Amino acid sequence: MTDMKKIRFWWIFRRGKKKYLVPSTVCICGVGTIVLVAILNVFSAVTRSYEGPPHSILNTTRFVTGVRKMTSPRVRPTQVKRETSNVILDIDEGPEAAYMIHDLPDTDRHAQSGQIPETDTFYVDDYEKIDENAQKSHERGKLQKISKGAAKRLPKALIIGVRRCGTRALLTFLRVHPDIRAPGPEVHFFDKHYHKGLEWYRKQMPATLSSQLTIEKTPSYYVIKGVPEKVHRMAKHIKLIVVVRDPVSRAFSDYVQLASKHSDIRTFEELAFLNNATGLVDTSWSVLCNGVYSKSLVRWLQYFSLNQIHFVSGERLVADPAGEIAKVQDFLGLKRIITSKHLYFNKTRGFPCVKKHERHGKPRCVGVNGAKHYPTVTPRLVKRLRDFYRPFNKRFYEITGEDFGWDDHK
Ligand SMILES: Nc1ncnc2c1ncn2[C@@H]1O[C@H](COP(=O)(O)OS(=O)(=O)O)[C@@H](OP(=O)(O)O)[C@H]1O
Repeated sequence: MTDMKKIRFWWIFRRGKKKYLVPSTVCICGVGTIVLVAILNVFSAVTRSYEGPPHSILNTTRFVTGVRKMTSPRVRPTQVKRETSNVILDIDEGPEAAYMIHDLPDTDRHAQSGQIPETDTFYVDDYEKIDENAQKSHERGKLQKISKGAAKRLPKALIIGVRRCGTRALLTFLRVHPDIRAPGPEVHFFDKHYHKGLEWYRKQMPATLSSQLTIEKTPSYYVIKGVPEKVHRMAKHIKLIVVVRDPVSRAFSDYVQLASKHSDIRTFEELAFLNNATGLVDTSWSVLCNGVYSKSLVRWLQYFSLNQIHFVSGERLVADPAGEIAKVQDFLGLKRIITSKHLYFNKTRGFPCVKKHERHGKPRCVGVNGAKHYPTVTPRLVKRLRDFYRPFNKRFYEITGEDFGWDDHK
């Protein structure tokens, strides 16, 4: 007599490359099979937490066994494999997974038409937000995996400053390069988070292939004592990039930023002078002393050679961004991929912008889209500041071997 039982559990058996799906409770034929049923059911109870075979296996076994109807299994995320074109994404691969490098935006439609619709421009006050999102996408495995060799790596180059000299614009332009990757926000490792250790720092970096260069920008590094030594301890052969601009306009820009955060701030003039009558400058005010580039440079040169440091002129970054970026690519040992075809001058902003970013497909400008209000200052103050900076500028030109031309205008 044949006694049919309800099939509740399925087992997969491999034989060579083939997989077989076998019901845990089988057709019972006669008394002799009772022992087998008991064994199988005990086995089933032990493994009841198992949430079902992966889809891929189900598909195979469904075919092999000819079983058409199965309850849909709950699948563990780690087991899901999604196929995207001809590559496979492992969803739960962890941070070391490798992902697609974007194509260069060299077939920009605006570039071809020669017209940039400024209304279409993506103004990013916080470039970082975009990159954070991209990073999250990475973690969700939304970008194509291309290799197993990607990993988060410590930076091989740093943009160390100077604050308010065009560091964001520089990094925005450099991000166009497929061999450059940078973390989203400023990491502030060497000035604020040093106690967290190098492993923490490394984890802030995006995953890169060994052929790619990780670069980090924190403009406060340049002026903070102790940072050069810490950087040297991490990587004595690291490449350093310093953006500099006329220290007088840098100071005004710095002040405007401060004022945007502190509405009760005193006037520039009040803060700049220790004694307004004599015109004695307060060199302890960070807005002014951050522009004494030579002083900070001497500190860096105690640990790094001059040829490890590349200086970008903030003025040329605006007037001739492609020329300035070409030199940075050379310094970093990268192919000159970023050229004038990736950049355009945005008349509304008064600054060069990236024509199109590969991730969101819109032109990209740095900073707030609005008129800049520098502090109203007297010509006397400007002259006093110029007199103050002149000897330091001269020293800076001597050390770097380059005249940045800040003292040409009288
Ligand atoms: N392409 C482009 N787009 C926008 N802004 C540009 C660009 N190139 C240089 N600059 C100058 O950058 C100044 C801000 O400097 P930073 O980016 O270094 O500022 S920050 O330290 O990161 O806050 C900012 O200073 P101010 O506008 O004078 O405030 C700009 O002069």
